[in-house]
Order: sequence, then C-alpha cells, then structure tokens
Amino acid sequence: MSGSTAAEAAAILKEEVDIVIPTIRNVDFLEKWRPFFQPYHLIIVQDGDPSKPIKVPPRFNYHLYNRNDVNRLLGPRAHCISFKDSSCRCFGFLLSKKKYIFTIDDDCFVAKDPSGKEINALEQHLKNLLSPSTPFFFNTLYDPYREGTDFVRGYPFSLREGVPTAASHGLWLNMPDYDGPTQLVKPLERNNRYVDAVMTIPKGTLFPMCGMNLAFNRELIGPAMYFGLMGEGQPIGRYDGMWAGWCMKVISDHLGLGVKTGLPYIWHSKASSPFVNLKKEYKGIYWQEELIPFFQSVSLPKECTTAQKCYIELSKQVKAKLGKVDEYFNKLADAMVTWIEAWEELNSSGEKSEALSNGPAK
Ligand SMILES: O=c1ccn([C@@H]2O[C@H](COP(=O)(O)OP(=O)(O)O[C@H]3O[C@@H](CO)[C@H](O)[C@H]3O)[C@@H](O)[C@H]2O)c(=O)[nH]1
Ligand SMILES: [Mn+2]
Repeated sequence: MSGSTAAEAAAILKEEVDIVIPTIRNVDFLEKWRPFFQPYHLIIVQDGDPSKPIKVPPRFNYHLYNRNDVNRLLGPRAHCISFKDSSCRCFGFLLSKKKYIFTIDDDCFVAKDPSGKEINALEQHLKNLLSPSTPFFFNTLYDPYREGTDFVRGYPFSLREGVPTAASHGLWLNMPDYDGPTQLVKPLERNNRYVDAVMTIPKGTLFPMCGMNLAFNRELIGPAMYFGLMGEGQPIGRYDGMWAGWCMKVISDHLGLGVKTGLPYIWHSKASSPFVNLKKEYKGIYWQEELIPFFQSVSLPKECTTAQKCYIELSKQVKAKLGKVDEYFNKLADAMVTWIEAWEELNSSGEKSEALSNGPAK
C-alpha cells in the first residue's frame, strides 16, 4: 500500500476506529497526538478514584469512563474488569462498537523515524491490519505487503495470499517494556534502535505482548483481548498484556489469523518503578514458566469457529490445567467466562450502544 493510499485509508477508517486509553494520571499527552488523533473517537478509561477530575484537552471527540461506569454498565459482572492496573483498558474494548481498536498508554508520545519525521503510529497500525499476514512460512524480507518489498525466492506461491491480520503489536523507543528485575539491573538502558521492520509472528510461536502500543481487529479477535484479573485484590499485576497476548495468539493460530509485530514505534517517556513492578510481577515471573508450556500445548477443537467459542473452551482448559498451579487461575477462568457474557450482552443486537451508555461524545 503506498503512503498516500494508506493516508486515505486511515481517513476513511476514522468511523471504524476507537482509540482506547487507560489512565490513572491524566491525558495531557493527547496534545502531542492532536494532528493524528483528533479525527478519531477516544475511549478513556479512568482507573483509580472516580471522583478525581480528569481534564481532556479541548476539541477531542471522546467518552470518559470510570469505575462507577464499570459498575453501572456491568452490574454483577463488573468484577471481571480489574482495578488499579492497566488491564482496565479492556473495558474500552468491550464498549467500543468499532471494527478496529488502537490502545495506547498515557505516557507514550510521538516518536520520530531516523529521518526525523514524526511517526503516525495509528496509520502504520492500520496498514499492518489492512494487509494480510504470513504465519505459515517466514519471509526473510519481513512483511511482503509493504511498499518496496515482496516474497523472496522460494516462498511458496500457494501461501502468498496470506491470511487476515488480527493484531498489530507496535514497539517503543526510549523506555523499553522490561520487567522489574531487568529494569533493576539496567536502570539506564534506553531503546534507541529503530528497526524498520514489520513481521508476522509465526504460527505456534508465542510472544510477550504489551498493551502500550497495540491495535487489533475487534471483529476478528476482540473477545480474546481480555486483559485478565490484575491489580488491586489480585495476587498479580502487570501481566495483563502477557495473558491477553498468549490467549489471543493461540486463538489466532487456531482460527487462521495473523499477528504482526514491529513498526510503528511510539516514544515511551516514563519508567515505572522497578521495585513496585517487581512486587506486582513476582508471582507472574515464576508462574510464567508453567503458563507458557500450557499455552504451547493448547489445542482447540474444530467446532470452535469464533473467538468467543475459542475463549470459552480456553477458559475450561485454564481451569483444568492451571487451577492446580494456584487457586487464582480458577478465579481467572471464571472471569474469562464472565468477560464473554459481558461481551455478548454488549455486542448482541439491541445492544446498549457505547454512545448511549455514557451519553453523547464530548
Ligand atoms: O493502576 C494503574 C496503573 C497504570 N494505569 C495506566 O496504564 C498505563 C501503563 O502504566 P505505566 O505507564 O505506569 O506502566 P508501564 O510499566 O510503563 O506500562 C507497561 O506495563 C504494562 C503493565 O502495567 C502495561 O501494559 C504496559 O503498557 C498508563 O496509561 C497508566 O496511566 C492504570 O490505568 N492503572
Ligand atoms: Mn509507561
């Protein structure tokens, strides 16, 4: 897709994209994104104290939700949305009615490419999502659908059509997405390396997904983008992206969908505290050694033809196989079912529309 075609596509898609921002701080960062985000609708999920006022810069089109809205709209199912963790972002995924979601953290700014040009992250995500993926055979020139490249010699012609792309995982300049222990041993490390590549993560390969700069096709994979039970009242935090990424990847593999990683970069400005992070993550750090073999062994039956059906089946396997690792996984498996019930309620015909559920957009 050429640059201008992509820009046109992005403009057309403005009715089909929601930008979801979880925040426990404020959203001043939006000012820097104005040239890129202003045409789009934002869903801001305010975490923490709902009585704390939050000021959104003028002339943005947005809906703002807080914990009172989670309780009001989900009632007895509200417990599936985490509190005091960036996992709360998935409440925005649930309420959206758009085909595509771009989610970004409130400490992420516009990055520049090596020529000094500001990167339109959303446009690149849409290019990634609108072009197919190649999960069955690796192309050594990376994404063959990018301008100026193609499939290399020896690439099977039968696979050159690719498969629909479910998710686009973007990366970060400046502060990398490290866990607490790595942050502790490398406090000064910054990512300055701009790698001009987009690639499909091969079928059968898991990866550590980060929700900081992520886009996905909500129609294809939305129900699998549940960021889990994290934060206050839970034994774990900061594994929200990992959990969603592992679930989403095994389901994408099963459904024949693709997941890309690489461009676009954003500029991640702040380091979160490594000590606080270690405290939140420590169970995850040893649980992950059992979780990853579990996800590597997941097999979904052929009757599971939708992301919802796959997710319910996955919840059963989580309960059966991970329940013995810790009681937490029984609770998480139940929350996965609750999430799907909420998804079906809010996304069925006669649904509560996102606009109606919190008044007209500001
Ligand atoms: O209790 C909370 C804490 C944070 N948020 C919002 O979530 C994002 C990310 O938070 P933050 O920038 O503090 O954390 P990082 O360590 O840089 O983020 C990465 O770690 C992952 C797990 O937290 C996360 O997926 C990554 O993006 C900000 O927008 C905070 O305001 C929150 O809503 N509630
Ligand atoms: Mn951050």
